[in-house]
Amino acid sequence: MSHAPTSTQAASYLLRGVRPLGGERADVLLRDGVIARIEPQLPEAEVPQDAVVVDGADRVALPGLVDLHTHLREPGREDTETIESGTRAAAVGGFTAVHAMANTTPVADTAGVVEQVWRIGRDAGWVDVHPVGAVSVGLAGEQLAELGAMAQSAARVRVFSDDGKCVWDPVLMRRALEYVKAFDGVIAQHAQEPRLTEGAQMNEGIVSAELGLAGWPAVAEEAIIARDVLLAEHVGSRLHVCHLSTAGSVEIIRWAKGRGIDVTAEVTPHHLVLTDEEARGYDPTFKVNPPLRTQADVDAVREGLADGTIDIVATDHAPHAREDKDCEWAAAAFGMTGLETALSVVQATMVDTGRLTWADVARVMSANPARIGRIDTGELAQGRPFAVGEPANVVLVDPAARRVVDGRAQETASANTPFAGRELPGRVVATFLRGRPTVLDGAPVRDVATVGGAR
Ligand SMILES: NC(=O)N[C@@H](CC(=O)O)C(=O)O
Ligand SMILES: [Zn+2]
Ligand SMILES: [Zn+2]
Repeated sequence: MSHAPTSTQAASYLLRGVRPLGGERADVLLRDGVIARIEPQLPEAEVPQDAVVVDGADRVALPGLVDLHTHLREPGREDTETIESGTRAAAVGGFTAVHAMANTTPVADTAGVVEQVWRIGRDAGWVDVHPVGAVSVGLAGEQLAELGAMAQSAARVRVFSDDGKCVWDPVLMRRALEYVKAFDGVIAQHAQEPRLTEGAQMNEGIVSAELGLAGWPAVAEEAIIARDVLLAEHVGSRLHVCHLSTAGSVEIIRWAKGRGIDVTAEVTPHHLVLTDEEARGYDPTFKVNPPLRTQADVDAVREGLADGTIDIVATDHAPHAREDKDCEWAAAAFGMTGLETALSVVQATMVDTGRLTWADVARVMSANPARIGRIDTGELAQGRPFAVGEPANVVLVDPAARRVVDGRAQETASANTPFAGRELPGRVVATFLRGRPTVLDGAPVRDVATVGGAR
């Protein structure tokens, strides 16, 4: 379905003097949904009459960000997030596509549910929603879900995950890896050995011992990753490791890649900056799965992201109801929100510290996740986003801006951000989805759904 642009929608936008990928200044013209011109300076006579000029001075232009790991909570927990509110938060965070995890109620384990999620996302119009399909029926870890039917559905599912739960049974994992080869799918594993983490509340270490909270040892993550890279090699299939959080996990991925195994890995923004020291305040905002680890782990995941061992940053945006977070630590839910702070955290930890360039950020937050999710076969997925003729999925960032995060002022329907009250660098100024602004002046463009969600 596509809507014709209405009179309220400009046909073209001229981003004047922006820095594509942080490079040299250029004028970028978005027209008819694609990047129409890229010139050092577009002559005035060649600027279309109807073009809206966006002052881009000192703004970095990046390809629209792609999140491979988002929890949108619809269907089932619309009190904490809807597809509409979650994708609006994503647009404000600079995203033009998100992968919606399958741990909803009902679980996204059938063609019917993934098509419903895909359709609601399309109608909301903020970003492209790519549903993730469950690996097992009901995330129960027993019976393989109808992976083929989900792949062939209108949602064209390519990423499958029981996220929230680990595909623990090695036989089921092997079968899933074998099955998705037929349609170039990938299994995204939540690596958590269940027996080693029974009752676990936080990272196992000095802090957990001092606080008297049950520990989640690094080996519980690493043992599953080690097993799964070997399974992926044996089967000759694609494995993606969700929210990798320990130094040992980085080492295993490095070893596996050196051996030629087809594995990719993600790290979340929160694991790039926060440590288990945060648990000392007993504030369940900092309770997350996998848990916040030690400074040595934070250093290792930063290094792994910088040297390409870790392929992508994914938010693991996990909104929760107030009653599930405003309680004692042991009773609280695992998870924190992240869509609206992800790019700022990456800037703070990786760009401002000299570990990544903006072109690298485009790679780890757009091109690589798009490639892993098989959502684009064009230039974008190859990391050359600013070619004429490419879909105009563009985000403008003001890297010099600073802001104090206000948990209540975000677009997400939940307030469990770990960065509330903290100052972060960078601000998303505008986001364009196929040439149509979803965010301007840092605010969502409210009539976005009615001015045309062409796709
Ligand atoms: N990350 C979390 O702590 N929680 C996620 C599940 C998950 O990603 O494992 C959730 O759905 O709340
Ligand atoms: Zn998970
Ligand atoms: Zn998750």
